[in-house]
Amino acid sequence: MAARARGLTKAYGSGETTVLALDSVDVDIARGRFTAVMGPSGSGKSTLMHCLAGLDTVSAGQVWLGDTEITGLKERELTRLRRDRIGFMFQSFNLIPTLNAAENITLPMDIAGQKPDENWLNQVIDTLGLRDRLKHRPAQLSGGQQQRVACARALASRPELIFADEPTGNLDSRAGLEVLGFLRDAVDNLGQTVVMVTHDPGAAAHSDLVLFLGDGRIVDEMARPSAEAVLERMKRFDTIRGPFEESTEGTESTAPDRAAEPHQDPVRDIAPDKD
Ligand SMILES: Nc1ncnc2c1ncn2[C@@H]1O[C@H](COP(=O)(O)OP(=O)(O)OP(=O)(O)O)[C@@H](O)[C@H]1O
Repeated sequence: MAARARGLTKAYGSGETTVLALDSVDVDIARGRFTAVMGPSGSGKSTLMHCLAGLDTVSAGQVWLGDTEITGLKERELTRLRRDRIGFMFQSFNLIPTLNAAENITLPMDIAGQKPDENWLNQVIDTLGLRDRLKHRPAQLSGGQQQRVACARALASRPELIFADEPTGNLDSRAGLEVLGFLRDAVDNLGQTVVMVTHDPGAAAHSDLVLFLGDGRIVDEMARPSAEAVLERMKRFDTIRGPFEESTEGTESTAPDRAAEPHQDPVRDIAPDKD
């Protein structure tokens, strides 16, 4: 396992305003696989990712990265562990505007005083098709190219685990499809492990396994997902939620649930070709 959690519980706030974002979650993230995390807005997806990545403390339970238990580590140790063993990709690419693509890709390693493995770095750059863009600054790159640079940056140190939070959220469907293809390649051809939070059934269909979160618990999972099957599963959250909506605290009704909104094109056009 690349990561796992047992009894992972995360509460925000205290007293009457406590929100139980994760409720005793047990999860195993298989090494060398592409796992997607889905669920309605507020179901705990980002919290799960943050707790697994050591970006947030837990209220109860245990989390391991490989064989290392990260719950209980001090902030300094966590910082080092994140830097050395985890790659991150976010919806906003977080590239430094004054640095070119090559400099952005190796920035985390430069800060850490680490030397990139040149063979690996070249492989990543070629896999992502960035060879002729390395001298360009972010403003001279398209959104999709910027996200590819962010992807290369996450891969550069050959991390044990890559966490991607809505990596296609800001991209048009073609660029989104490209990024999903590259994440898939990173798993299939480079042996990486990827965990991706997404609202998009079409994006989730690129994964090997979808974990469905509902109210802070893993309520279902789906291996070899298709966009249609994921969409159907997501619809069941609405059916279940409907009658109880009045009794919830309104957290779900304020935040738009993109997956549950009526879709013009439900699976979008970034669903992989299953033929
Ligand atoms: N810092 C915080 N303080 C208080 N409550 C929080 C905090 N972060 C998250 N929550 C609450 O915890 C619950 C889970 O939030 P989380 O962001 O993990 O959900 P999510 O599934 O990622 O949602 P979305 O799809 O809308 O991004 C929600 O009810 C949210 O309001």
